[in-house]
Amino acid sequence: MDYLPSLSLTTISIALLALLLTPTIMGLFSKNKFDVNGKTVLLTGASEGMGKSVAIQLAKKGASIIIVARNVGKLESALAEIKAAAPSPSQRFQYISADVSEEDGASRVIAEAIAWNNGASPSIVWCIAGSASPGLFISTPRSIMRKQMDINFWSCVDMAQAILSEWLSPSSLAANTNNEERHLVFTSSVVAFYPVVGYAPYAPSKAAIKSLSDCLVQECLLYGGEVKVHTVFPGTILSPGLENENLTKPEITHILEESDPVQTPDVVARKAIEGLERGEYLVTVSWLGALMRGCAWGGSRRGNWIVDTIVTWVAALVWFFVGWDLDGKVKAYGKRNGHPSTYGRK
Ligand SMILES: NC(=O)C1=CN([C@@H]2O[C@H](COP(=O)(O)OP(=O)(O)OC[C@H]3O[C@@H](n4cnc5c(N)ncnc54)[C@H](OP(=O)(O)O)[C@@H]3O)[C@@H](O)[C@H]2O)C=CC1
Ligand SMILES: CCCCCCCCCCCCCCCC(=O)[C@@H](N)CO
Repeated sequence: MDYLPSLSLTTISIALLALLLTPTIMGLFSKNKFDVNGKTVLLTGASEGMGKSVAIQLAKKGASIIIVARNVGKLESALAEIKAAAPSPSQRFQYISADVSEEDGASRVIAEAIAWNNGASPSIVWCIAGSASPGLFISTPRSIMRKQMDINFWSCVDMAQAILSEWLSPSSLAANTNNEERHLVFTSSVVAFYPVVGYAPYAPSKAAIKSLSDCLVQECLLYGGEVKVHTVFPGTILSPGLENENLTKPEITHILEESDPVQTPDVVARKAIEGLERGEYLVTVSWLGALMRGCAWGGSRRGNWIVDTIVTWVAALVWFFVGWDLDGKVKAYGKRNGHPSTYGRK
């Protein structure tokens, strides 16, 4: 009778392992749900950092690419790199210089993109342009709070309206006789799942993207479901943007971020594309990102319901300790350094 408990433990372990491996096993047999070969893809924020890596990797997979950013010099050199990665001479490439934080930026970009693409809308739009201005809340000018919403949130709202009103118009739906899927992808951040001190100007703008994304996923069902909406949640990306935000980041934010695995733009792009190819809706690119997503699924559409639900239980337990540990670090920092007004940005 001795062997019974150990037998059932083995059985349970094997069953659990099989359950956890299901997505991997199914992934081997399922078809690519984000096929870009021969498609036209528009990417904002693609002259450097994660956006440029996404552009190069999608060009390698056979996509025609339009990149959007402000600085023309950077756009030109990025476009040369992207072109060089393309396997087929029939792929086409273009850049559009625009500030997507301005109210009319996105609609002008979409109009120019359609004109360049011989009257057809791009079939994939991925909003990657964004930036962070970290700082402690009460010393952050309100103008910065507003600018963070402009570049991170309103840029996504405007682009979503510009492209969805093309894709979802009665004439465009009627013309799409072979039910070609269109994809709108937003880029948020793991701080949308778990915001930390120093990101008060930034995290809300990224959390608002998740909320917009959830509404749009459901709203697109009204039109038959040919349009898919997704959001990607990177952690720390070793990019020009990170170098820039680190100039003003409070020291306590650096301390809390220490455990977040730093990833190169290429790795973030590859993992994000792999998630989209598997058909995921809320895409994370690291184990910590997946755990943080587990804290925050709420009512959002899940991928593998069983696995994602088990991860939410694990995350709830793990976060009991993480939250306690990080709050402790913040309290200790406050005690050690006194009132923030005495040390400024540090
Ligand atoms: N770096 C990080 O640690 C993390 C970043 N993210 C998010 O991932 C995305 C990519 O980040 P990252 O790789 O660091 O980006 P970078 O800051 O390195 O690059 C940003 C790109 O966006 C363009 N851009 C910036 N502002 C505008 C604007 N107003 N209009 C049009 N284009 C603009 C830039 O070109 P130009 O300046 O010429 O316009 C550049 O091509 C962003 O949305 C960011 O918020 C999420 C999690 C972590
Ligand atoms: C079991 C292990 C526990 C570890 C807990 C660590 C939690 C820290 C979370 C903070 C991560 C913030 C990344 C922000 C990225 C970003 O969006 C900015 N760089 C803006 O560009």
